[in-house]
Amino acid sequence: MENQTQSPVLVKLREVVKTYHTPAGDFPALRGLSADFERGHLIGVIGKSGAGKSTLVNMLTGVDHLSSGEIWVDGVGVHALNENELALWRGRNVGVIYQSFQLLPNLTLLDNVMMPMDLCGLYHPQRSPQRAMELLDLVEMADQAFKIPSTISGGQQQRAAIARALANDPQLIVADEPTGSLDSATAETIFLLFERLVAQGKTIVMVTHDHSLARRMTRIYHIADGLWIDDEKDY
Ligand SMILES: Nc1ncnc2c1ncn2[C@@H]1O[C@H](COP(=O)(O)OP(=O)(O)OP(=O)(O)O)[C@@H](O)[C@H]1O
Repeated sequence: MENQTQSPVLVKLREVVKTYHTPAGDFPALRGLSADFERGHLIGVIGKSGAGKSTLVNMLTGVDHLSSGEIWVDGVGVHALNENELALWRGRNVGVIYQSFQLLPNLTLLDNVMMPMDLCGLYHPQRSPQRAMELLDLVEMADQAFKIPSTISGGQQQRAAIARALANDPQLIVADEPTGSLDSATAETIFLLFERLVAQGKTIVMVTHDHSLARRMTRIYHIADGLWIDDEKDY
């Protein structure tokens, strides 16, 4: 049934706790994070190394389980899904962009972009290649569609990875240091692309240690030692 009263909040974090159990003892990486991430925003999570950013990404994308608390994405209680449900939910509802691009090396860019469609059982022999080409066009990579990743630049690989993240038209896009391995000019083009996607209504959560990006986020959270902190002066 059509959702006629869509909440402006896409992601709700409620007292999210993640404790890693190690031989040296328990380590609390996230210590009770609550937040409402609204639709159509570029949400920055900024913190230095070890603050808990990647741990939060793994919770948001359902790659790892919370120790306690709740994560709701578009009304789905992600914290309560089992492994199979999580895999299905993630494939259809979350696009993830990594610092290291993580394109499959032996596949063309077009095949890389179609991979999430295939994994989720959404592949269609006519529609999927057409859709993948449209997405590559969106990130200005259509003319490179039949190349393999090792023959193009890092910035171009990240563009293709962004197209792949959009493959199943996910509600939520999560980017983990997406510009971290790019030179500053290339990083700027990737960030401009994010701004364009958000202007088109996408919701992107971007984690980064790069303070200079903070003023360009439409919502900003600072994290330190697994907790939100008020602002940069405490960081
Ligand atoms: N699998 C794990 N087992 C034990 N401790 C972990 C594990 N993963 C992360 N940690 C610890 O949790 C804390 C948060 O790590 P996390 O990777 O989330 O930080 P981060 O902000 O992403 O850092 P970086 O910017 O360096 O990637 C760190 O102290 C880290 O050592």
